[in-house]
Amino acid sequence: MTTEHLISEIHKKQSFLCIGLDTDLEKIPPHLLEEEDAIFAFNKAIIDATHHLCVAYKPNTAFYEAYGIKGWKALGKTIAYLNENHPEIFTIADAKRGDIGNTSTRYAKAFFEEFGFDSITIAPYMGKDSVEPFLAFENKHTILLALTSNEGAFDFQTQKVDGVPLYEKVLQTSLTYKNADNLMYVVGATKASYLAEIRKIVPKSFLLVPGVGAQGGSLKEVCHFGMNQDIGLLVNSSRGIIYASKNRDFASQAALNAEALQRQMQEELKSMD
Ligand SMILES: O=C(O)c1cc(=O)[nH]c(=O)n1[C@@H]1O[C@H](COP(=O)(O)O)[C@@H](O)[C@H]1O
Repeated sequence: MTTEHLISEIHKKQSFLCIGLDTDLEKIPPHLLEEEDAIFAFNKAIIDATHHLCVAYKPNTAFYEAYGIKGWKALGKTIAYLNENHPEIFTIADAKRGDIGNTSTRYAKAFFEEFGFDSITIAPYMGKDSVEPFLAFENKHTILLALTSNEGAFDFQTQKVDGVPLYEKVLQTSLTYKNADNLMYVVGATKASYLAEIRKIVPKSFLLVPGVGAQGGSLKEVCHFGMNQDIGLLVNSSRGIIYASKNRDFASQAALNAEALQRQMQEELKSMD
């Protein structure tokens, strides 16, 4: 999917919501466990109830890998269902990969070609030759971890190298990579105050912002510091939406939580006009 298409969907839906499909069999409604593929049954119900409220879905692959082949199959069915029924929705494989060049190429083929995702999250630690293989794919997006939402972000990411915080180095250096136009960045909602500085380095890039909802980040602050002329934000919530209820009404309750965020986003978009 092109960035222009994503921007037009944001305006059309008045939403820059990304719903995280972090599906955990211990948290889904118990009646679904009778289904042959409970993970897919849950995802399908959530997608059917929420697709009009969001512009992106982000399955975190850990939640699928945790169930081995059964989990990979459910992930495959989920992305196929999205691509077939909602091709206008941006899909993110939250896999946090990155390795030496030829290995990265295999990861890129797996998630972009075999599964058909629009984007993948990548850890930048191994540098240029570990990231560029992902950037080589046309109309596919590589979402580099810049400043993450967790406490551990302060271990390395905010530490200074030559007087510059490492996450700023990641942003600056990545702009020199081949096909850097295909880059987006992860910035945690819990680090919203850093967004003003981040925007000085990457004014035009899309930012994937997880950490509202269960991790306590503020949507208002994220918008205040992080929005650009193209909106430039995909704000993710996973547990805060998909686990709204453990009862048979789980999908409609998830939609209510998604709608509450979408309404706040609509207000933010209005205030930009
Ligand atoms: O790359 C991510 O999506 C990510 C980066 C980050 O800094 N923090 C973060 O929480 N995430 C992911 O975003 C999702 C957040 O889930 P909730 O806290 O349940 O909304 C999980 O899938 C995390 O793995």
